[in-house]
Amino acid sequence: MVNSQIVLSVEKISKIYESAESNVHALKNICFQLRKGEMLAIMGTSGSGKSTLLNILGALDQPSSGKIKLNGIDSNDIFDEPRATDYRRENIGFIFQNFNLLKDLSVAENITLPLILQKYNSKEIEQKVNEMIELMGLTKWKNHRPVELSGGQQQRVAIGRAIITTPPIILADELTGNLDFNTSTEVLKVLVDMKKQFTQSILLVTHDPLVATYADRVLFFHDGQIIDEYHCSGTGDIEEIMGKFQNILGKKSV
Ligand SMILES: Nc1ncnc2c1ncn2[C@@H]1O[C@H](COP(=O)(O)OP(=O)(O)OP(=O)(O)O)[C@@H](O)[C@H]1O
Repeated sequence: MVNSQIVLSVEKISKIYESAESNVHALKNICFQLRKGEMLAIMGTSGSGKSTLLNILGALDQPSSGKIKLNGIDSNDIFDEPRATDYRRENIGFIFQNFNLLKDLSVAENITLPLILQKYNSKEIEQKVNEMIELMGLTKWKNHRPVELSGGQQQRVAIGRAIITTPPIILADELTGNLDFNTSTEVLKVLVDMKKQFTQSILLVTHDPLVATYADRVLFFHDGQIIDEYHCSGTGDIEEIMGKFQNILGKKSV
C-alpha cells in the first residue's frame, strides 16, 4: 500500500553539463515526490535526462541547482566521498539492466553482501537471507553461482540483494532490458510482491510500457522536463501508456 509518508522529495533539480563548445541543460527544474510503498516509473525520450536524474538520486553526480531530500537527509550534505558511499549503502538499493551480480559468489552470498556491509550479526544474516531466498523462489539455487542461472533468476537475486536491508528507496535502471516478455512479467510480479510485503519505495527508469503498467505512477520526461504524469495504481493500461509515450516521441520531432 502506498502511504502518505514522503520518502523522497526532488526540489527544483537542474543539471547543466558545461563544456568549452556548449552547455547542455539536461534537467530543468525537476520537482516530484515519492511516497512510502510507491512504485514510480520514469519514461522518456532518449536524451531526456533519465540517466542524469538516476545519477543524482544515487549520489553519483551533483545537481547544478536544487536539492533532493531522502528520508529526511538533505542531498547537499552527501555528495562528497566518503560520505556518498555510506549514504548509498545505507539508503539505496540498486537494480541494473545487466544484474551486476558478483560472479564468483553464490546466490546466497550475493544477497548477503549488503547485510555484511551494514554490520548485521551472523544470526540475523542467516535468517534474513534464508527468508529472502525463499520469497524469491530461489531455494534450489541458493549455492549456485550467477552464471548457472537464467536472466530472470539473476534479476530476482538482484532484487533480493537490493531489498534485503529494506532501504528507503530502490533505484532500478531498465530492469527488464535484458529479459523477454514472459520473464519480464515474472520479474515484475516478484518486484510488486516485494514492494507490498516491505512497503518498499521504488523508482524505476524504463523504456518498456509493460514495466510502467506495474507502477503506481508514471512521469514522462522530455528535454529535461516532466511533461506528463499518469496514475495507474499498479494496473495501468498499456495502450494508454503507449499513447502518452508516442505523444512524447511525436514532440521530439517537432
Ligand atoms: N557527462 C555528460 N556530459 C555532457 N553531456 C551529457 C553528459 N551526460 C549526459 N549528457 C547530455 O545530457 C542530456 C541528457 O542525457 P541522459 O543520458 O540523462 O538522457 P537519457 O534520458 O538517460 O537518455 P537515454 O534514454 O538515451 O539513455 C543529453 O543531451 C546528453 O547528451
